[in-house]
Amino acid sequence: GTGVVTATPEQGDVEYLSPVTIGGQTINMDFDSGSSDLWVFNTELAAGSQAGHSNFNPETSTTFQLLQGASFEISYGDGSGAAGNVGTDTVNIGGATVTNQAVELATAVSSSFVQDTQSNGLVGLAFSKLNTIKPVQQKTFFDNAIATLPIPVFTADLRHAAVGAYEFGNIDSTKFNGSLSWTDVNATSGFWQFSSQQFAVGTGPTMNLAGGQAIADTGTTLMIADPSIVNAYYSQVQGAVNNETVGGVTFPCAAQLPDLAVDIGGNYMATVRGDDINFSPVDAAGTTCFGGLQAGTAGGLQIYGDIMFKSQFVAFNGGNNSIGMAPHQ
Ligand SMILES: Cc1ccc(-c2noc([C@H]3C[C@@H](O)CN3)n2)cc1F
Repeated sequence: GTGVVTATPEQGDVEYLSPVTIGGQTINMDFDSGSSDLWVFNTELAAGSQAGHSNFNPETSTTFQLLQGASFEISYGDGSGAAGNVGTDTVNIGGATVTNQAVELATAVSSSFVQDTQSNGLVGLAFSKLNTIKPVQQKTFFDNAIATLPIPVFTADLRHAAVGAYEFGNIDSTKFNGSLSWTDVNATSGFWQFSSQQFAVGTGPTMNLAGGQAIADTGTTLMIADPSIVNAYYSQVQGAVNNETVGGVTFPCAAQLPDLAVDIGGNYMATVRGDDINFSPVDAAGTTCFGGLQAGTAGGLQIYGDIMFKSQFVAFNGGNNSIGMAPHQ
C-alpha cells in the first residue's frame, strides 16, 4: 500500500519532522534523502541524552529483534553524528509498512541531536550503499518498501513555515503545477545526484557551471552551491557581505532578494524563490539576515537542501533512478 505523513517544519524551517511508527511506538523523525541509516533515540541511551526526547523502547515492542553483533556509526555533513546497536522491527510510515526494517538504536549521539528535542532520529532515504551498519550493511526503508509500493516512488512536499508531506508509492498531482520534469540520477556515490551546469539570477542571463553536480538532500537545511553561483547571486543584493563571524553571507533583512534558477539535469530550470533565500535574522533586532544560499567548495558537489524543496515538489523514483520536479501548487 501507499503511505503519507505530515512534514512539519521546526521553527525557522531548520528541519522537518514526520511521524514514524516503530513496533507500535510513534516517534517524530527527520527524513533525510542525503543519508541511508534509520536510527532512533531510545531507552538504551544515557538518561541525559534521552531527556526531552521520545525514546523508542525495544523491550516493550513485541516485534523487535536484536541483530546480534551488528552496530552502526554515522556522521553528517555538519560534523554531528550517532552510533549504537541494531535490531529489526516493523516500521510503518503513514500506512507504508516494512516488517523487518533495520532499526538502529543510538547509544551515543552528538550534542546537536540531544539539544534538538523535537527530532528523535533520522530516516535515511538515499541509496542503501551508504548504510553504515556492520558487519552486514542493511537496506533503507524505501529500498525495503519499494517492491510493495504501487509505484517505486517517494515524494517530498516541503513548505516554508507550513505543514507539508512525504508520500510513498503515490504521486499526488494536486501538489504541483503543471507536470513533473524528470531527470536521470547518478546513484554511484549513493546520493540522489544529477548534473546542474547552468543557473540564472533573477531576470539575468543564464550562466554556465561546467561540470556542475548536485544532490537533492532533504536533511540539509540550506542550499550549498558553487562559489561562482553564490557570488553571482549576492552581487545582486545590496549590502550582502561574507560575514566570517557568522560563518556565511548575510545581508540587510529588508533586502530585495532575486529568484535563483538552477539547472536540473539539463531538462528543467528549478526556480528557487528569492523570499526563501532570506533564511533567518542573525541579530535580535532582525536587521541582519543569514542567506539560505551559501557557498561550498569550488567544483565540489552542490547540496540542494530544504531551501530548494520549499519551492519545488520533488519525486524520487527508485525504479529507474530518476528525480521528478515541478513548482509547488
Ligand atoms: C542535529 C542534526 C545534524 C545534522 C542533520 C543532518 N541530517 O541530514 C543531514 C544532511 C547532510 C548530509 O550528511 C546528509 N543529509 N544533516 C540533522 C540533524 F538533526
